Amino acid sequence: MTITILLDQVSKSFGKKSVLNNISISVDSGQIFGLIGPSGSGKTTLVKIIVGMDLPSTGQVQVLNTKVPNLKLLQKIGYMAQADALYNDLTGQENLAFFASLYKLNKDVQKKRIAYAANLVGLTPHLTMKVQNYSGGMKRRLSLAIALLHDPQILLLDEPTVGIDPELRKSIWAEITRLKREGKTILITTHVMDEAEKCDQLAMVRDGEIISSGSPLELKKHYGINSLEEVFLKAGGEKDENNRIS
Ligand SMILES: Nc1ncnc2c1ncn2[C@@H]1O[C@H](COP(=O)(O)OP(=O)(O)OP(=O)(O)O)[C@@H](O)[C@H]1O
Repeated sequence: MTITILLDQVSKSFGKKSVLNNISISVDSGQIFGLIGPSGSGKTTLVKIIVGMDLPSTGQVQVLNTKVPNLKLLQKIGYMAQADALYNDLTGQENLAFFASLYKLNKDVQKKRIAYAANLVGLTPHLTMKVQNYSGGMKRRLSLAIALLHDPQILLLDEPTVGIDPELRKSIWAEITRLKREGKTILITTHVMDEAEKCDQLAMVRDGEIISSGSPLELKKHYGINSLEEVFLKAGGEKDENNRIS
């Protein structure tokens, strides 16, 4: 198993505010790795640092054995941000075509990939509509389709299923699992525990720190609890206790 994403003692502060504290993570290739944690715990900042959009204050990040940031790496990464970066004046189809052209896909491949990605997220019947008329969930789906367009080796998905109905959520997860079987590496942030269950490895983040990590089964065994939600609460409680003692 090779390591696809490696974070070594990454910390990040915005001014005096410390947002990430000494995070070390390694994500093996072909894994679904979940970052779970409450709102504001630092997940998005961590993902942006892995993409290279934000720089760590201290520490190192490597993706595919290459130091981040690196422009060439972006061809191998599909990044779905939490805030949709779409052109509202363009239709869904035009948005997809624009992003496909950035990846320099040839016309035939472009056509196939756009059809695949739009179908996957259930947007095929809505591609001629301007994005300004899309619902929030449709915009999320279009963002996911864009992240998948260039068939990237690595997917970084920041809360990909927020605002998406249960049926489509299920098919998106089926596709994420299929992509994993193809050997893709997928890092996903979520605060939905049943999605966390589907990950191979988890890192539980709270207040910019990893409070526990392991497979869902390992975590549940370690804490002697059957639900990940309770594991999270217990791990957080132990962290508070540790903090009090030290
Ligand atoms: N550019 C910035 N300048 C100052 N503070 C920032 C900046 N970006 C993020 N933060 C702060 O860092 C903290 C972590 O934010 P982040 O978005 O990474 O959390 P999150 O776990 O992804 O939350 P959510 O699930 O709500 O997206 C928050 O307190 C946020 O206000």
